[in-house]
Amino acid sequence: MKIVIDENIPLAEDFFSAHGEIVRLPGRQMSAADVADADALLVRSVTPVNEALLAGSPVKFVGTCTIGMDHLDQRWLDHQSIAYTNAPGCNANSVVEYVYAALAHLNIDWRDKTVGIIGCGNVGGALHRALTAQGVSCRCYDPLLSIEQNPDLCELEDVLQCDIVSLHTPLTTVGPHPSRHLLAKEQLLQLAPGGVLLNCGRGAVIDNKALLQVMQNRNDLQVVLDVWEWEPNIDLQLLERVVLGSPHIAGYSFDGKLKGTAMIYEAFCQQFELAPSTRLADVVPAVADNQVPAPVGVDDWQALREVIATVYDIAADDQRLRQVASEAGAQGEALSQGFDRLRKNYPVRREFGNYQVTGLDKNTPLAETLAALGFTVK
Ligand SMILES: NC(=O)c1ccc[n+]([C@@H]2O[C@H](COP(=O)([O-])OP(=O)(O)OC[C@H]3O[C@@H](n4cnc5c(N)ncnc54)[C@H](O)[C@@H]3O)[C@@H](O)[C@H]2O)c1
Ligand SMILES: O=C(O)[C@H](O)[C@H](O)COP(=O)(O)O
Repeated sequence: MKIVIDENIPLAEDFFSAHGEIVRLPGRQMSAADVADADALLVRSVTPVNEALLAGSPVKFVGTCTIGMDHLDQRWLDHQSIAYTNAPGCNANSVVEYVYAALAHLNIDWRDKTVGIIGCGNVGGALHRALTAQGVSCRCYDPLLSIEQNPDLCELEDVLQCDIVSLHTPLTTVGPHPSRHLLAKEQLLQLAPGGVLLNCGRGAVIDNKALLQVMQNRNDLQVVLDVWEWEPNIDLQLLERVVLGSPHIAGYSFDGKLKGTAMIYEAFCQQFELAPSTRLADVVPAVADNQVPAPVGVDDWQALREVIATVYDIAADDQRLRQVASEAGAQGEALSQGFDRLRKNYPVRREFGNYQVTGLDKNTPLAETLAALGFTVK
């Protein structure tokens, strides 16, 4: 069996090499010729999987090691009876940690704010549960959920009024609730004075042109963008205006990426009726230096910020993107390549659950907040 695999899917050899010949390729450049004799195709979000790529190929299984599926032409794949799957929830926790890291870096204590969550599935739902567990008041917008599933459901207009609004919808263009440009100029103008807006879903869920226009007239807004319309050729004027910008890496914790590989491996084995030869637990490395001493001599909020920054330096993500943008100088090939290079060479980032915060009494409010964020407190 021949398995074509995106070069940025970590540890694919550990999982798949027992079952066939592996060919690694850059995702953005995969062509019909590359898959002309492949049985399985494993991609990330940057490969459009459609008739142009697969027509006439023997590919029987497509796995995307991502949550998002907007790059798969599902209607065509269904019509061709080609099996496909994503990795639901694999990096949901990574995205939630990105949100905490962004807010902590911006010195915005979410615990005394109202948080609006748009899209409450794996990612938004996890954020909602974690915030609710901390006593944070949340309003959610998700027209595909019922009030029984989520008691904090509200109208979009009410969610936009929150102090913090975090977007976690897939990108859809059809169906009763298409999310493309869900936040257009009209909605962006409704954001609360001094509001914070984060997008960790897909870039085009916010109309990026309208966002730039609104931000040019509203200095009070603080916008955090991990995802951008027209990636990887992002709008540099928008990057200049956002308080934090990153190259679509919210879900890039090492743990989340490995979970994605492992989930697709399971689906691949089921599809081809193979006995799995590798388990996630066999390949996940332990964190060598996992003890984080609790900061002393600072208040709880400052201590929380310092612990988060110790394990995830989100400011470095922002600085690297701005550096690439300044080197690229203008929109175009250099910028796109720089954006992709940051993603390809993303440093290993381990999730909070791998770390133990030491020197704290478990019953203190700080310890409880750290535990709610996933840290172990010793
Ligand atoms: N930035 C990143 O690195 C990163 C990482 C993971 C996922 N994502 C993106 O986040 C998206 C959400 O991930 P998930 O795991 O929570 O997906 P999910 O499918 O579990 O949940 C998505 C939720 O959005 C809701 N929704 C759909 N259309 C909506 C609309 N028009 N308005 C409001 N809500 C709507 C759905 O009902 C669902 O509850 C993914 O599709 C992916 O595009 C980005
Ligand atoms: O949908 C997802 O899971 C995320 O957006 C994921 O992090 C995308 O990463 P990529 O496939 O572009 O490397």
